[in-house]
Amino acid sequence: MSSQYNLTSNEKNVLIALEYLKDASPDELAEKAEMKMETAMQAAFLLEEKGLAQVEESVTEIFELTGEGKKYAEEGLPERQIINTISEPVSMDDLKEKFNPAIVGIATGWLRRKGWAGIENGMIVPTGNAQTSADEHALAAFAGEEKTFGELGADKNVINDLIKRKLVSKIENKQRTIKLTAEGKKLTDAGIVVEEELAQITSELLKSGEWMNKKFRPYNIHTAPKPIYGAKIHPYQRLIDQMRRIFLDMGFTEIKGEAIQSSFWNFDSLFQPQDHPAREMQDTFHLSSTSELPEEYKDNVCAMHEHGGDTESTGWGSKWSEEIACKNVLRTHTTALTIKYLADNPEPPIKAFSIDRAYRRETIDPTHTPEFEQLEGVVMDKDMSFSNLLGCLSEFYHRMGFEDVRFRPGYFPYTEPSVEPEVYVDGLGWVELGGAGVFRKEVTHPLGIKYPVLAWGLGVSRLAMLKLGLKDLRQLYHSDIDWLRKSEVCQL
Ligand SMILES: N[C@@H](Cc1ccccc1)C(=O)O
Repeated sequence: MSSQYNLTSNEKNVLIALEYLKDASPDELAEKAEMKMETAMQAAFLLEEKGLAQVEESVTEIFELTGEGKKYAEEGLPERQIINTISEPVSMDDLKEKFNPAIVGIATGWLRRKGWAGIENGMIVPTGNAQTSADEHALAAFAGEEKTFGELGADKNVINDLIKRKLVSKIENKQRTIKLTAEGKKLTDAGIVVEEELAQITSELLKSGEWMNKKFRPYNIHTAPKPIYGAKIHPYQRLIDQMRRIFLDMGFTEIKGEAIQSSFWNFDSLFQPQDHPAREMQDTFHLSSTSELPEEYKDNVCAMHEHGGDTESTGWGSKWSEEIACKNVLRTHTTALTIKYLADNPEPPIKAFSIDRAYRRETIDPTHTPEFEQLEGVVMDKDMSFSNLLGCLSEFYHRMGFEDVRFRPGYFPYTEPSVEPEVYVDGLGWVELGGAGVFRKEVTHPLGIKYPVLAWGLGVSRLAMLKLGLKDLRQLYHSDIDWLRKSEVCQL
């Protein structure tokens, strides 16, 4: 059997009030226990947890007239107003002159439905039978007050029709009733003793020695403490740092660059034809500003696009426009950074990477956001080959914790061969994570790059989704405090 030893004085006072009231509403309880309602209810819920009281919730539906409903309750429903004034067939046009046309519109349907009038050749013909209808009785039953369904004494359909006509609205009233449980009753039957309880000791109590005669509230070791959340790095940032660390460990140099790039560096230097669909308005954020084209490369790039320059390539075979190339865009991939870096640093060996944001006009959904991060990298050296590329990427994914990596053939205008790396994830299968390849001659030659270049651009947020077990990419950018608090710092 429960004892009262563990109860606070508020709980005891609520028990005493309940013993007297039996069933109580929160208001009644507060009044009887002489407490604020919030305090009384807080105590009631604590008693409920201890099995001594029960808080029941019930919902009652109450109906009331809307503004329009009140008006019609006084003046009569539109169909009543009209039928009362006609005893002979009238035309709709005549009616609309006498009454507000909106009312005539509403009324005609109901006149027919209620059998008060028929419509023949655009004329309203009264049937001579227009007894008070059920909805009129119901409107009158309100007498301007709130009523329960029972008090209205009407059929459900009648009330529902009035609700559909927006003349009546339904309010759901939640009520709580508090009562003792059998266990609570036993305790009150045995008699509750309320005595002053101290929750804290003070220096006065200690000095006077009075603490010895006082009763202290027992310390409840079963209450869960408030969780404490330590400061930590955002999970996405943590993963980005981990990826950066891996490439630094593999001897790469990190590069940075502008978010705004000329089309020249974003597209043309990468041998993307000027009529390539990715360059269209719907895929790229175009800016109104322009950049100067680099004198040392622009003619070579132009020649390569138009006819393959002094190589065996045929180029794209169409006119290349400087005007298009100098237009600025928000970089659609970070490949714009690595290609410029290579042009500026053509001496091998080069191992460079960048983790940065790219921008595309995507419709936002669980797997697309218009801003996202890419992990871009290049390796340039004398004898670099396609298998070095696959090895390098496999190594990166292994270090990220993915055991199985595979490469599917892919296509990019700037690489040949091209691949799409995939990792295997339990429950999801093979997941594609970006693109990679060996830069084509058409890309390297005009920029004076003489050695093979391995290149890749990997989806960082996609990888983060896998690592963090997210279904929605947007979670990474939301800063949802609950998720941030619960996300684990160490992952197994
Ligand atoms: N730029 C490509 C990825 C890529 C980079 C380098 C080489 C090949 C492919 C993308 O954004 O999808």
